[in-house]
Amino acid sequence: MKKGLLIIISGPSGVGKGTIREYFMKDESLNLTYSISMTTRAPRAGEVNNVDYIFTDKAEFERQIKAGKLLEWAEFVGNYYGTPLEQVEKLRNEGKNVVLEIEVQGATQVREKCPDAITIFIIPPTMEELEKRIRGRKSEPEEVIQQRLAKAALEMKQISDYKYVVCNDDPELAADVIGLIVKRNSK
Ligand SMILES: Nc1nc2c(ncn2[C@@H]2O[C@H](COP(=O)(O)OP(=O)(O)O)[C@@H](O)[C@H]2O)c(=O)[nH]1
Ligand SMILES: Nc1ncnc2c1ncn2[C@@H]1O[C@H](COP(=O)(O)OP(=O)(O)O)[C@@H](O)[C@H]1O
Repeated sequence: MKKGLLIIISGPSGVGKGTIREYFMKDESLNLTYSISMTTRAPRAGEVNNVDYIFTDKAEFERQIKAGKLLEWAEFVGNYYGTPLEQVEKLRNEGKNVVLEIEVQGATQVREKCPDAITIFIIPPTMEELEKRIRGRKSEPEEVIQQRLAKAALEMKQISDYKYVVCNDDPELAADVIGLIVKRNSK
């Protein structure tokens, strides 16, 4: 069986990665599965353990790093985030195309380990619109919003490291473009 693709989606906090993902994951013809990350961040209202993230504490996360169980990991605005390696390999070996939604430092690590990974960066129509979206989500206090906006400006500078750049103006259109990228790379 052909090994599944590894698809990396990055982009600043609040750009709409989660929103777009809901659309493209529905397209069964793309044969996608989402890799559930591990994080030390507290769950937001409505987030479910083992669905949105594997929520854990700092000590356990550090044990996972030491044991070599993460494909990549990074610290983002005071919390750890990482991709469990075993699950990604298992799914790819079953022929599934695996989607990682990770920030730019993690993407760099994966690119080094898996040079054939398909890398997609999502950008907002404008930075003002990005700020509106982060604020509109109402999931973080002002201090964290400020840190995420500062981080977003830095992350936007990594855009040229990615093979594809998709603007999220209309989320359904952005999801369709990602679907097309997956299809073209599946051949
Ligand atoms: N390196 C890495 N980044 C991750 C992982 N999971 C999520 N992220 C990224 O961490 C950042 C913060 O995620 P989160 O707190 O959920 O905020 P959101 O992206 O604004 O919804 C985002 O850029 C995510 O894409 C992971 O497993 N590894
Ligand atoms: N194309 C879009 N136009 C307007 N608002 C959007 C669009 N895409 C997403 N949003 C909104 O922006 C906010 C952040 O989206 P989210 O998917 O949580 O981003 P991310 O996962 O990148 O942090 C949410 O309130 C979402 O409804």
